[in-house]
Amino acid sequence: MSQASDRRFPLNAQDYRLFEEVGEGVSATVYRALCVPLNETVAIKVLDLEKCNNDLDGIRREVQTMSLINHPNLLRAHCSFTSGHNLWVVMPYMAGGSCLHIMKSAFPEGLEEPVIATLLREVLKALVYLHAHGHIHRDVKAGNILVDSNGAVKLADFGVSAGMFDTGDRQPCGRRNILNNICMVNRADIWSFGITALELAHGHAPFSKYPPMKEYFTKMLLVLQSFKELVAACLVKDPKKRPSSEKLLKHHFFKHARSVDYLSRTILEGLSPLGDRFRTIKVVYLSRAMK
Ligand SMILES: Nc1ncnc2c1ncn2[C@@H]1O[C@H](COP(=O)(O)OP(=O)(O)OP(=O)(O)O)[C@@H](O)[C@H]1O
Repeated sequence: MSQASDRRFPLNAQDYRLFEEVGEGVSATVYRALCVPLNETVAIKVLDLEKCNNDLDGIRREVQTMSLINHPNLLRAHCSFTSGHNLWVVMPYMAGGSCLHIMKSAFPEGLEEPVIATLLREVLKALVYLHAHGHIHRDVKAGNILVDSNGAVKLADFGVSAGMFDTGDRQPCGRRNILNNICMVNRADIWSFGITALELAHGHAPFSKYPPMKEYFTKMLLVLQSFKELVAACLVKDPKKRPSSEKLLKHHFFKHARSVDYLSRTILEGLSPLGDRFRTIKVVYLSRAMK
């Protein structure tokens, strides 16, 4: 179907050995795997096309765009192909897993500010790139922020099953309208970015769509003023009044950010392998669901 990197990843399921499950989404299961001819560990997202609401062409287009995207903070697919009624998306393996999994396993009360600042700065770099290229992510959340074993951070899941680059109604009239429209749509990512900041600080997302900011922050006694300001700027109701991703990247909260190897020393140290963590989280989730 498509091939994205210099090394030639095979487009054949037989060339990959699937190991344990490391993640699960609405329509996909993610496995750690080995690309046998290249002897390289990868992650493979297996989408059941029969369960997907989107049409096959739409998914193909989106996966293709995912392979064309090129930024160190965006998870780029090595290649993708169909196998039976499944679509296989072969990606770099992010051994730390998602920030949501990391928090569930080791930081249920949320992460420290320098960690949050470092993670969010990396995510913002990805958003600046996407927005500058006329794309939106639409699903910024802790579950889609992945960390590799060195602490490198990549924003994942361009809504392969959710219509990634559909920017909504395209207005036929006037450049101004189009620019306005793009700006409004991009600012939806800024709102989600603000919610994600709260999610990282608390260990879970706010329960309502409109977070009760005051109550939320009074619980976080030691929270930095600059963090409050960053979140407040993102969660302005009027999308036009929210800052762009580029402007947000210059926010003084990011003075607290460190280099990414700080992440591997702080949040990844002592964690068990991703597959084990995923299994534990799944067991806890299933036993809660059965109560
Ligand atoms: N490259 C990867 N390396 C390691 N883990 C991954 C990788 N890609 C995804 N995962 C894990 O799998 C989980 C599910 O993946 P993903 O979000 O892409 O599926 P999805 O079906 O699109 O999910 P949803 O629609 O619910 O957001 C992620 O939250 C993450 O924990």
